[in-house]
Amino acid sequence: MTDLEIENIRLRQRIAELEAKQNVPVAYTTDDTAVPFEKVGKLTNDEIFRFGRQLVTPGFGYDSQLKLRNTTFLVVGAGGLGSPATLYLGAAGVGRLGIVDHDTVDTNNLHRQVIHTDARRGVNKAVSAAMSIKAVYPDADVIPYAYTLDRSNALDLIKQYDIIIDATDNIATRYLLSDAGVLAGKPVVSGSALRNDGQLTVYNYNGGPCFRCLHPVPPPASTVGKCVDNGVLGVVPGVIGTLEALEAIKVALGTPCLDTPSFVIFSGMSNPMFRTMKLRSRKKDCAICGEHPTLTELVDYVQFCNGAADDKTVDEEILLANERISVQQYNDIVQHNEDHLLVDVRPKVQYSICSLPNSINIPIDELEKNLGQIQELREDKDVYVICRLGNDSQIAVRMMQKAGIDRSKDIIGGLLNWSKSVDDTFPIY
Ligand SMILES: Nc1ncnc2c1ncn2[C@@H]1O[C@H](COP(=O)(O)OP(=O)(O)OP(=O)(O)O)[C@@H](O)[C@H]1O
Ligand SMILES: [Zn+2]
Repeated sequence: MTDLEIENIRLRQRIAELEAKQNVPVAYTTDDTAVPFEKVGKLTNDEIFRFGRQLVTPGFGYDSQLKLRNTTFLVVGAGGLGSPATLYLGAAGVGRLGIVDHDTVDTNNLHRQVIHTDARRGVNKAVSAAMSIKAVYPDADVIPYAYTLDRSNALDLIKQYDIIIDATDNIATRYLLSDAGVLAGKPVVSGSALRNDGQLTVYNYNGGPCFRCLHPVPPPASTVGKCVDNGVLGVVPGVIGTLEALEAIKVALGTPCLDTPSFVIFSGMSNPMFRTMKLRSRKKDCAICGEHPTLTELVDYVQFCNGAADDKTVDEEILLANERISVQQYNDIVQHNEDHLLVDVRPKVQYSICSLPNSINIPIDELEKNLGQIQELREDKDVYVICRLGNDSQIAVRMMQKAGIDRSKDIIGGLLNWSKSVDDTFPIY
């Protein structure tokens, strides 16, 4: 390729970016109400041409495309799952597509949240997703809602859409969407993805269960996996989010498939990769969708699930102040060459990314059986414990203290704090 050709491509990309910026969809707040959606009686010639390859698919045809054109979809979450789900639905010619997300695009989202771009870091994700859809299909009716969906606003919004797609990452929002789906009489297509694995189902549809039927009480917050701790291979939410779009389209068309009801389990590194399990039907004594519901309105889901409606890990204080030291204090200990043992309790896979000099790695899950080794190694030295964010290190110190390993302390805020406050060359992941 010549320099001139490369320059031409660059210019075309720049023009596309500038055009997209000009056409930025307006973010809706909780105070805004969209104009009511209006159904149409027939497809335009432009629509017939644009969706032609879809239209001629056996079993699909004109009537199905028209049905899609007359159906509205609400995708909650424009992250890993929401990226393909919103893009495919928007490009497929659905009637109206609402996208809810309060968060902004960040660099470490982009390996999987492929609807966003590097240039849109800092832009609200619902707005960024709408921009990408508009770039693909300028006539798409897309509405970005740039706020957190919660008990105060969920029902009002859900009532305006036919099909709800849960593309979020936290259990509180999962209960919220399922409950709101039951109260508003809407099916909820639900997906999740973590590490190399994912799951997909449709709740509150064709006599099938709601999320509460299967999980009457939430699992302990500590057992719910989070991307930030467990990681996620980019293509895995890509697979599940794409299937969510497919299921949502099938629900819109009334095409039977996952309506038995069933549950798809995807294991990206196994053979076979997909398994389908039959799901129980609606539970007669379910608190919200049962025969005598005890729940008739939305509740406080964050409190119910004992955790925030996002998947960020926060530094919770478990230890007393005198059982912890700051990263600066630990830095002084290192600078003064004070004899000590530094135990890093992160999983091995994280330790291999980066670690502090002279630390030993004993993952928190293996700590119990290695307490004797720590006792031997420390001789009579002070013991300091570090992890990524400062939560596991506190739990580890408690375990050590119970096992008689005295003078053990946690380093507050872990390696994230170390990078922010002591050594900015230390990588953050
Ligand atoms: N109640 C909610 N209302 C609106 N958006 C939500 C709600 N709960 C979750 N989300 C959004 O759902 C998306 C889920 O995306 P994803 O699972 O890829 O995780 P993430 O939070 O973007 O990534 P990371 O955990 O790496 O920071 C996020 O953009 C998040 O802001
Ligand atoms: Zn139920």
